[in-house]
Amino acid sequence: MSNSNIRVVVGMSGGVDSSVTALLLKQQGYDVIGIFMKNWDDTDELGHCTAEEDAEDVRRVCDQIGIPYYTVNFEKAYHDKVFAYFLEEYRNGRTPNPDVMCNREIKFGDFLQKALELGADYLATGHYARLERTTDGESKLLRGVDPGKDQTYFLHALRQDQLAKAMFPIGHLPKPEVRRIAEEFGLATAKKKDSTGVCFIGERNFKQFLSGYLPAQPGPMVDIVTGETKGRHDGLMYYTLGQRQGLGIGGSGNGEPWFVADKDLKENILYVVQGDAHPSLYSAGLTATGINWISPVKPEGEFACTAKFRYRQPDQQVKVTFRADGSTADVKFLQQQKAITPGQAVVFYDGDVCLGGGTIDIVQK
Ligand SMILES: Nc1ncnc2c1ncn2[C@@H]1O[C@H](COP(=O)(O)OP(=O)(O)OP(=O)(O)O)[C@@H](O)[C@H]1O
Repeated sequence: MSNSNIRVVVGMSGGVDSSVTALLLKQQGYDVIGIFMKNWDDTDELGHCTAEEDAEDVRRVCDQIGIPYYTVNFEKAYHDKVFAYFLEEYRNGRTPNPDVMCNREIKFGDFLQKALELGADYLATGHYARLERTTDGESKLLRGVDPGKDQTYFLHALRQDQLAKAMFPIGHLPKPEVRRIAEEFGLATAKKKDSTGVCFIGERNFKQFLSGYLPAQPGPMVDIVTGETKGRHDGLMYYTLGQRQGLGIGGSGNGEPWFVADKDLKENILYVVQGDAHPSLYSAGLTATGINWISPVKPEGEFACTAKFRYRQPDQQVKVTFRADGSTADVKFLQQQKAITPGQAVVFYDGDVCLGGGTIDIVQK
């Protein structure tokens, strides 16, 4: 089948990565449609809305490339499937990962469904990841070649049926090359800054944002070693394990920096510790739940692989054992790990292949 008979919907954010994604597919002769998804109303007090600017960039780029474009509104789905989970995790004192949820439930959930309704064969995004299709119809998820940009950490929760319909056309390119292509073609987004942070918070102050949704409950900040009260916290949800900044107790004790060591949700106590070498910051393993294993075949017994516990972290050696339910696993670290955070994702790798991952539920000291 020639590419012109293959319809590809490109999820376009108004950023440079998805702009180049659409351009490359068009140059390869596919029947390309660009779609911008609005999933959050971010109009501020002055009526200024970045989503409108992004939609405008999508329009300009699609006109330049010569492809049709649409806007779809998924605010309700996003609210119900991503934002509700995000708040619930914070309410439970955990640190959620909305990007993982958005990829599984929205981009490759409702949004993919919409693309299929428009007659698409594939949904392409500007994620830095690669896909390999095996002869028996399996899709393997591989790291993007740019090690500083690889986004498989956020894509690990995709199932085979979702990966079968996915395309990641820039995963084999380093980011500077993507920018170069955009500039060479004079794309309207060629010089646009990369987006940062959680999409619905953007550049806003995180604490202020969250306090608008969850009531803050101030309480004591206690030294985990001595039991001494060191200060007050303004709500457990604002703190992440291992956090150093923003504790407001610098200079006390032996002068070394203080870190968040633990949270007691029941008693509303934030435990802190001085010095980043203290054992209370380290752990030997974890239990992960809700594991998505990308390959149809799950390993039996204990097996070795590498893992990441947060996005920007080199791979760590681990040993993993699945429990009988098939979606819970015990993970042992070969080296003690710092600040493992419940709610965050643990993602497993075999070389460049992303094996899958789950949610960190219990940390074993
Ligand atoms: N609002 C949106 N509408 C449609 N697709 C989107 C939207 N936001 C993100 N995507 C898709 O998901 C991909 C990854 O999203 P992410 O937020 O990580 O963007 P990014 O890496 O900054 O890429 P870009 O430069 O395209 O914004 C994007 O490249 C795009 O294909």
